[in-house]
Amino acid sequence: MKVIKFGGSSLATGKQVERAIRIFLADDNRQAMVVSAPGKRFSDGIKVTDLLIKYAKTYLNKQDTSEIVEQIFARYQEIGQYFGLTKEDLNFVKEILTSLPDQQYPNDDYLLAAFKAHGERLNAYLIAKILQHQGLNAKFLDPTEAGLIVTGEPNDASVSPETYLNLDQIRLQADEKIVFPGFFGITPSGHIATFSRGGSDITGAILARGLHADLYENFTDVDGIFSANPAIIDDPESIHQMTYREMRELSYAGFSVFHDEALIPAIQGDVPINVKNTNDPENPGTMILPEKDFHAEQTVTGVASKKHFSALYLHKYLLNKEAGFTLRILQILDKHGIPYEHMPSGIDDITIIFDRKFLNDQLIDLICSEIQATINPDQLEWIDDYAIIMIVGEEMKNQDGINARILNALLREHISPQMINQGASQISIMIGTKKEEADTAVKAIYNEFFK
Ligand SMILES: Nc1ncnc2c1ncn2[C@@H]1O[C@H](COP(=O)(O)OP(=O)(O)O)[C@@H](O)[C@H]1O
Ligand SMILES: N[C@@H](CC(=O)OP(=O)(O)O)C(=O)O
Repeated sequence: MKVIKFGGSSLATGKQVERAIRIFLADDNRQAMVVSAPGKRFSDGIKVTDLLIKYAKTYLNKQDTSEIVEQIFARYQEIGQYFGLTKEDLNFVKEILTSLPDQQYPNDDYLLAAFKAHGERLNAYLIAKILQHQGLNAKFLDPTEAGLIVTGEPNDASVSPETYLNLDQIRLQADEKIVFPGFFGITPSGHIATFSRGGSDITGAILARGLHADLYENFTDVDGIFSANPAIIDDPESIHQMTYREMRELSYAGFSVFHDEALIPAIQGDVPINVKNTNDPENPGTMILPEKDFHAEQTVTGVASKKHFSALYLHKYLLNKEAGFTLRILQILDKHGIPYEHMPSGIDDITIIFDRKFLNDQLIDLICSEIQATINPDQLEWIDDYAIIMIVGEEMKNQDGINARILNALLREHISPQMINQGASQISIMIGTKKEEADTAVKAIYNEFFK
């Protein structure tokens, strides 16, 4: 069987939902459909998830929520009416939306998670209803009923291993279809918690692993995965096939088309992933495969960039001789619950790179003063605007001169990287630049390898 996931961009209107349903029904093996909340209808439109966040905040600020509820309801009404559902058929959407504030939540973070999750929950419910209306043996399956258990932060949860034991109990009849909401699971105490933004990709991968799917099809609004972000490079080359490892590095570093955490269940379940276009389902898209099934076509598979980093640069002579230096820094970070992303080092210096989302100005001041007091470095510099460029390709380890080509391409644009780090697997090279240089750096490197 196949698990098929449609992103919000593929479910934004009734017409698009019709396309998605046509694709779902075109192959009998497609038995489980994972859906996102309706996404943007036009480039400067708004996703239902963002409307739900606004709803939660309006409620928490004790302001009138009737207008925002109407706005959210209108999105589902448009889809339902396109398929001929009546006002009565759609009443449940309004009822569930208006009752959200009346539920019990352990705190405001859980409230926000539950409001957000309803973008997916209502959409799955509605799409199951539409399929039933068309006479199909389709049912809405909820994460509670399926046992999709999550732990961790209510708005940045992780799947719990028992989920796979629970999903193993699911038996589908040959003609049965399930519609499953993406983006959230249930905590052991029964509350809703969501994955991080874009997390419906993760649900699709969990289901693909848990239901032992032969293929996880991920439908979006582009012809698969390109070698660079189309917002930076005009008409970038498509990637026909790539490995899990390559995709994990590229999605971590900015290829937002597929969530980096969604690779893990697929890898664990050995399920190949096919990223395809809802608006052009005949296009083969991109296959993401285990290393063993893969032959590299290009030296470099992709060039990604992400700008939301900051870095702490520390310089101290004879650092390499000082035992416990790194341990003391990590203890300070741990005390404040701050994860770090990378820590490249030299003989007398070390750079610690952070994802900006885990920090605020107060925390930055606090960790800088504690590190200054504990470590007493000769130089401590906080670099607030830090970008990471990731150049990824399985074939890179077999080719000489890759680093020189990258550095020369940057030199031609007068960019001198702040950091260069080659991963132990030798399939990726990470470059640190200033935020404002990142797009130029991506263009220079892309042109070097693809033009
Ligand atoms: N390397 C890339 N290849 C393809 N798309 C990319 C890439 N990097 C960024 N994107 C963007 O990702 C978008 C699709 O992701 P997203 O909006 O999350 O889709 P969905 O709503 O289907 O989940 C594309 O429209 C494209 O603009
Ligand atoms: N709706 C959620 C989850 C998601 O995956 O959405 P999308 O498929 O539109 O990226 C979000 O906006 O974050």
